[in-house]
Amino acid sequence: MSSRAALLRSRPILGYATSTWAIRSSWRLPMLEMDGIDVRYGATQVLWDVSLRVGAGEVVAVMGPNGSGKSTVLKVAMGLKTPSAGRVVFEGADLTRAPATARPGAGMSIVLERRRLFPRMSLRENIEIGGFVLPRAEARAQMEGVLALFPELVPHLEASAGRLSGGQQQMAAIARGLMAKPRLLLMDEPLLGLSPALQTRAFQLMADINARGVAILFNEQNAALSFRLSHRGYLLESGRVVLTGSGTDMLNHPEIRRVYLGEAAA
Ligand SMILES: Nc1ncnc2c1ncn2[C@@H]1O[C@H](COP(=O)(O)OP(=O)(O)OP(=O)(O)O)[C@@H](O)[C@H]1O
Repeated sequence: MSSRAALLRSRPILGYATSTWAIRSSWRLPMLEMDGIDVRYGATQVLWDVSLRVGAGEVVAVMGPNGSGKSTVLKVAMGLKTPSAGRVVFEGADLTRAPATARPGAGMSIVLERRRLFPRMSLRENIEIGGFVLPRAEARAQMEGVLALFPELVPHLEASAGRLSGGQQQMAAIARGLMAKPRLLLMDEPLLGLSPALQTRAFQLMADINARGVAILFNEQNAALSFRLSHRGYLLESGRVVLTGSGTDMLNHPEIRRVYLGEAAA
């Protein structure tokens, strides 16, 4: 039996039970709902009937192997890709066809893969841009609050963003995303290319951000990283959700352990 067939047979894991990390309650009201999402690039369909939920204050991981469609799911949530079928609803508003630029005003911020800072602008200016939806005084106060989360960036605020290390750029991209006071942070591969030490720092940051009440939807290829960090997770294979459950349930699922964590079958 293929791994996918085995997973399908064993689903659902069920549950919104607690995971190992930063849990405050066991069930949250739906905040972001993606229902029945199909996506095509030209003639090629890459997502089939993907449904996913993020509750208020939850951290939710989309995990899967290369090419399984993780980034495409995030792009649909971000408004960077319009699905050919299905709906994206955020706090009751249908955003399926709303562009990415409408997300910050609605309460969602986007942190893109590979940072995407403006290299010639200073780090401070790059972060400030994220607060464009706020009145000036509020943006100033928010900048102070955001920088308190990123003490390692403070000495470099006047440096050109292009001169920062990859890890600093990633932190800056997250800081910029927080400037709009999001209730939901959408993060495309936030751990990609970070050293183990920086991954640990990014984990801690995501926990700190979530502890301030911000929900997070992110994607990641590594099962251990994905599910240790999340209240709930989704496993994608070949453009379909094949498994979902709490972070703990996902980590403990025998197929995840065998296929994605490399453990020998008992
Ligand atoms: N712009 C595009 N045009 C055509 N096909 C695309 C495009 N972007 C992604 N694809 C295809 O869609 C499928 C899903 O890609 P996606 O990047 O969403 O997967 P992923 O799970 O995030 O992969 P990775 O971990 O390698 O980033 C892949 O087959 C990919 O080749």
